[in-house]
Amino acid sequence: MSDKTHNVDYKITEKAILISLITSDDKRAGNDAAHSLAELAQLAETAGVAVLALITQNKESADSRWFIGKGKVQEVKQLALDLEATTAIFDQELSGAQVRNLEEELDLKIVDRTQLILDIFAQRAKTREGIIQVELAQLSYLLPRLSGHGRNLSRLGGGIGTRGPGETKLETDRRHIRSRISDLKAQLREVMRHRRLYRARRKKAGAVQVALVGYTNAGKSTLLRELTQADVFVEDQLFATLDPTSRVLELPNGREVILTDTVGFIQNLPHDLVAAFRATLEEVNEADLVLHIIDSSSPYREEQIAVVEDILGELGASDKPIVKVYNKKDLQKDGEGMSLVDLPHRSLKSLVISAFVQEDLTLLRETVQELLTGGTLSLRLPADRGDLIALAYRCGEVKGQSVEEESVRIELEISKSDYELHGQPLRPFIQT
Ligand SMILES: Nc1nc2c(ncn2[C@@H]2O[C@H](COP(=O)(O)OP(=O)(O)OP(=O)(O)O)[C@@H](O)[C@H]2O)c(=O)[nH]1
Ligand SMILES: [Mg+2]
Repeated sequence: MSDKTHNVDYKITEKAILISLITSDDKRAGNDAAHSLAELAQLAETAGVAVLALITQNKESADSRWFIGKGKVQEVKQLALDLEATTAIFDQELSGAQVRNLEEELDLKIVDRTQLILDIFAQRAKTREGIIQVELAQLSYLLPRLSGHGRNLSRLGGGIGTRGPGETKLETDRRHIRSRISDLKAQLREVMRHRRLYRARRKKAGAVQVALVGYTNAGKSTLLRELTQADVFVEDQLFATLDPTSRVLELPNGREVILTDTVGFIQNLPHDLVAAFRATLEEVNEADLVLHIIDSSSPYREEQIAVVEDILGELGASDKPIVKVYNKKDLQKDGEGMSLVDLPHRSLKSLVISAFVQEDLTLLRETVQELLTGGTLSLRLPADRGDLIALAYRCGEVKGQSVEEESVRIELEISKSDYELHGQPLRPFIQT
């Protein structure tokens, strides 16, 4: 799982114990703590940390001083000594005071899930926009916790949780950080303005945009590469992609659309982070069509779908035309209760594929084409329904119109077949 090309300067120097607290609230909400913790282990490995042990504690609620129970703290302390751990990584967000207390007591570096994700993002960010967004998210995360990290940052010079804003920057006072934040925000606005202008030009030139979204490791970049021969980074690890990458995709009818790969989603993605990456995810909001890529072989498939749908909702993109693409069908194992037989093999709304099967890629191209190019429709609308006729005029290019007895026949060329207009589906109005 190591990433030879991108982490060349990164040696495994940190050895961590991973800790998750399961509260009654979590249980009531049906949160799958085991899955989340397994994912935390994957995140840690992605960040170059050796995972020594996974620990969970069931507790009514979080301890305000220690987060976990005092007894558990002692247990972790002993285990850390036995295993020679350097770091404790918590699956939930900690307060500044909890970090400080745990650090004192355990003599370990304390990192939480958010920090770990931020750290991976910092490792991966390549574009100016990505770098600004990560630093912004890191500073917003650190600001309320500054006091808790004093020792941590002055004592330990690198590794997870300390990348990005350097020591000196963090040791300056809050006012300094606040001014840095507003500085970064201004820079980001400028970069976003440029991006918007660029996208607007693309749009004006008639470019149709398709966005690949999905849970991290679902195969988005693989699909971009297989569909467009793009030279993109694909890795069996979380958050391989951070910055949006766009390539031209040719459809079977020769038409070209722009296909954009985006940052992967993950459960418990901190809200601040979603906000910080809004700039990157604007691509999704501007897309004419969203391909939701799903790792159909994951035992957590349904949970992952729900996470992605939630975030799409937060981004205000859930009413876009979305195709669910169940990828990695070649990894489907029989008898695991996650079979895809209940799914239609192919419909305009879902598709079962493998990124490595040529026919499946053709199927995907055809589906995109069908959804984006509706062709010509012949509509017959009641003559007294001026509202519907006006609606039809807004749905496409009118090629011809003739008045019949009590109806009007309109030849309409529509570019997008499955669209809704003002929340009303187009199809029911259409009688051919
Ligand atoms: N067996 C199999 N593996 C696949 C398929 N599609 C992608 N993969 C593998 O899944 C892993 C993740 O693929 P990526 O394309 O990097 O995933 P991603 O969605 O871009 O992930 P992030 O950038 O981390 O969000 C890689 O090891 C791919 O080779 C597939 O259809 N079948
Ligand atoms: Mg990717």
